[in-house]
Amino acid sequence: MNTMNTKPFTVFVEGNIGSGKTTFLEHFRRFEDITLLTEPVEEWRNLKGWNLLDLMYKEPSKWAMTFQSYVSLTMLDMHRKPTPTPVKLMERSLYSARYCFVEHMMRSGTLHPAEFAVLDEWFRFIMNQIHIDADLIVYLKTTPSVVYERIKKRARSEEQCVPLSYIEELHKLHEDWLINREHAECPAPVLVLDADLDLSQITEEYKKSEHQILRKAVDVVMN
Ligand SMILES: Cc1cc2cn([C@H]3C[C@H](O)[C@@H](CO)O3)c(=O)nc2[nH]1
Repeated sequence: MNTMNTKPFTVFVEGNIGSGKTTFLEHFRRFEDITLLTEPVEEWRNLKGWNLLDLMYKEPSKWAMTFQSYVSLTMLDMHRKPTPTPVKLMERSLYSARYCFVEHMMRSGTLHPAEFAVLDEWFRFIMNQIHIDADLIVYLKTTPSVVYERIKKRARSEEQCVPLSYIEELHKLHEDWLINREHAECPAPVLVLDADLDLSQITEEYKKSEHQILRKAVDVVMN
C-alpha cells in the first residue's frame, strides 16, 4: 500500500498502434504493488452511444478535433486518478496524445490550424497547471511493417482502413520524441524494448523492464 500518499513511481508505456502495450501491461497484472491503467479505448468507442474512434477513422477531418479532445479528457482523468500502490503503469499519456497523434493530424492537415491551436493551448495549460510527469517511459519500439501486419490480424474494425503510411508517420513521431528527445517538456528516462519480437520471445524483454520498475517501486516504498 502507498500509505504515505507519496506520488507513485509513474511509468508511461508508449508505442505505435499494435506495438503490444496492452500485452505488456497485462504482464504486470500479477504484482499487487502496481496499478495498471490501460488505454480507455472502450470509452472512445462509446460516449453516450457515439463511437468517436470509428467516426474519426471514417471522416478524419470532420471528427479528429472532437476525438482528440475527448482522448485528452480521458487521459487527464487517468493521470489524475489517485493511486493506492507505490507504482503506476499507464498505457500512453497526454504526451503521446500531443506529440504523436495531434502532431500528425496537424501536419497532415486533418486538423485545421485553428483546431490544433486550441488543442495545443489545452495541452500547455494542463502541463503548466497540473505537472503531469513520468519517472520512466517504456518505449515498445517496433518496425512499421511488423505492427501493420498485427493490426490486420488483430482486426479491430475501426482500424482496418489505417494505411501503412499512417503507421510509418506515427513511428517517426515516436522516434523523434523518445529516441531523438525533441521535446524537453518530457524529460523522463526512456527504456527501449524491442517490441518486434513475437509473444513467445518478448517475455525476456519484459523481464528486463520488470527489474527496473520493481526496484524503483521498492525505493518509493522504502523512502
Ligand atoms: C493518447 C492517444 C491515444 C490514441 C489512440 N488513437 C487511436 C490509435 C488506435 O487505433 C486506437 C487505440 O489506441 O486509438 C488515436 O487516434 N489518438 C490517440 N491519442
